[in-house]
Amino acid sequence: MSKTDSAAAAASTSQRTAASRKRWTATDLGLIAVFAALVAASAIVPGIPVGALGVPITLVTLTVMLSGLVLGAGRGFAAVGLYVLLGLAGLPIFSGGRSGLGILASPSAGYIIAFPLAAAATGYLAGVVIRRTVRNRGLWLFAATMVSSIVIVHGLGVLGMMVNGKLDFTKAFIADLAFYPGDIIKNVLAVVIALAIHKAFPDVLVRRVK
Ligand SMILES: O=C(O)CCCC[C@@H]1SC[C@@H]2NC(=O)N[C@@H]21
Repeated sequence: MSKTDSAAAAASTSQRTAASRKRWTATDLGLIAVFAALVAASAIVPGIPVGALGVPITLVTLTVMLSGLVLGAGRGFAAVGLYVLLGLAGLPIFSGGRSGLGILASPSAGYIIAFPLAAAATGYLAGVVIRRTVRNRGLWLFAATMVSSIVIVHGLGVLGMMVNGKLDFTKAFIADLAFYPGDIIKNVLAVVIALAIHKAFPDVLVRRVK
C-alpha cells in the first residue's frame, strides 16, 4: 500500500471512530435503559427522612454518580434524565414511591433536577480523569464525584429547600449538611464499583474516551 493509500485509510478509520463516538448504538441505548432502571431500583430502597422538611437520605446519589462514572457525560445524562422524566410522568420511582409533576413543588425538587446534571458533570470529569491519569485514578474519580455532588446536587438541593421549603439560606445549608457523610460514603462506593466495571468492560467508557 502506498503512503497516500495508508494516509487515506487512517483518515477514514479516524472519521469512522469519530462518527461512532457521536452516534449512539443499540448497546448505548441498552446501557442507558439499564442504568435508568438501576437508579429507579435504588430509589425503591426506603430512604430515611431527615429534619423538618423530611427530605430523605437515599441510595439514589450512589447510582446517579455511578451512571456518570460508567457511561460518561452524554449517556449518563440520558440515563438519569430518563429516570427523572419517567418519575415526572407518573411512574412511582421517586423516594417513598412518589411520582408526578407535583414533586417539582416539594423540598426535594432541587436535588431531583440536579441528578441528570450531576451525572453529566461526573461523566465529563471521569472522561478527563481516564484520559489524563494512570495513577491514583480512584482518588481523581472520587474528586470528580465530590465536585459534582457539592456544586450541583447540594447547590441545587439547597436552592430547592429555600424555594419550596421556605427556608432561609443558613437553615437550608444546615439541613443539607446532614446529607454529606452519607453522600461521601456513597461516592466512595460508586468509584469502587465503577473501577471494577471499567476493568471488566473497558469498551464501555475507558477505550471510548482515549
Ligand atoms: O425525593 C426524592 O426522590 C429525591 C430525594 C433527594 C435526597 C437528596 S439527594 C442528595 C442528598 N443525599 C441524600 O442521601 N439525600 C439528599
